[in-house]
Amino acid sequence: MSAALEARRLWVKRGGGSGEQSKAVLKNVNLRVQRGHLHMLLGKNGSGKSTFMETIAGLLPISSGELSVAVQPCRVVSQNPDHSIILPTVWSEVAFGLWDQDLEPAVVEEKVLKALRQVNLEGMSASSIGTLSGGQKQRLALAGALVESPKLLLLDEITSFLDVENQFGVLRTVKDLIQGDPEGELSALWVTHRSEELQYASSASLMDKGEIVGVAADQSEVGDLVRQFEQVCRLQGDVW
Ligand SMILES: Nc1ncnc2c1ncn2[C@@H]1O[C@H](COP(=O)(O)OP(=O)(O)OP(=O)(O)O)[C@@H](O)[C@H]1O
Repeated sequence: MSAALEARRLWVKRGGGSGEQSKAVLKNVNLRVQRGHLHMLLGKNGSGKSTFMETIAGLLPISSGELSVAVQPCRVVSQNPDHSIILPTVWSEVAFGLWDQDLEPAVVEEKVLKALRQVNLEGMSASSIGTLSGGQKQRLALAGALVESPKLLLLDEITSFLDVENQFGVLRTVKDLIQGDPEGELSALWVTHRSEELQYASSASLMDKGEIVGVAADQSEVGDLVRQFEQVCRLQGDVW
């Protein structure tokens, strides 16, 4: 199966402002998201996950290596929906993603309703943003990406501000979307520091200090990867 996204021997540096030396944050990263997979990138805080996402989004230059995104469109959802939601109602926020596509109003309506249905917000289209819970706002941010019919979702710690019920609700929603995609082409890169989320992964990678130190090719290998992550945390004194 071909890759939706692939990094090969990727090096990325950060810093270097006001006379300081820039340092390599991503070191020889090899990572592959197969089409139709929910690939999870697991790593501690500071391991380089966000740097990898920012590089994919084109916000950071590549020092060496290759990065290819083979499917389009590709949409990002970030950890804090308050930073991405800009319009006053649920409907206008989702419809905003289509403003430049010159679509008939009936088509816009159909697409917005579909995106809201996909995240279980179809009954809230007229609601104002201020009335939504944190979980509903994160679902809305996801709908804002889905309305553009993406082939690749980049999901950067999107459960960080959610309680357990909403955390697993969003996980199930993303998993169902990928498994239910009729062409089997929707893929996602899900970045997390919460190892319990990996039970939903089709495949996964473990990042430590900017390097990929472990890979689970399928769900049967995820348990070993999580144990490796726990070992990394223990060795680095991060277990309270
Ligand atoms: N703007 C920056 N300039 C210099 N170094 C940076 C910058 N942003 C991050 N770093 C460094 O890069 C490394 C990786 O950080 P990054 O934010 O990518 O990790 P992360 O795994 O996403 O962590 P978190 O889960 O806390 O967001 C860290 O050592 C961090 O200090």
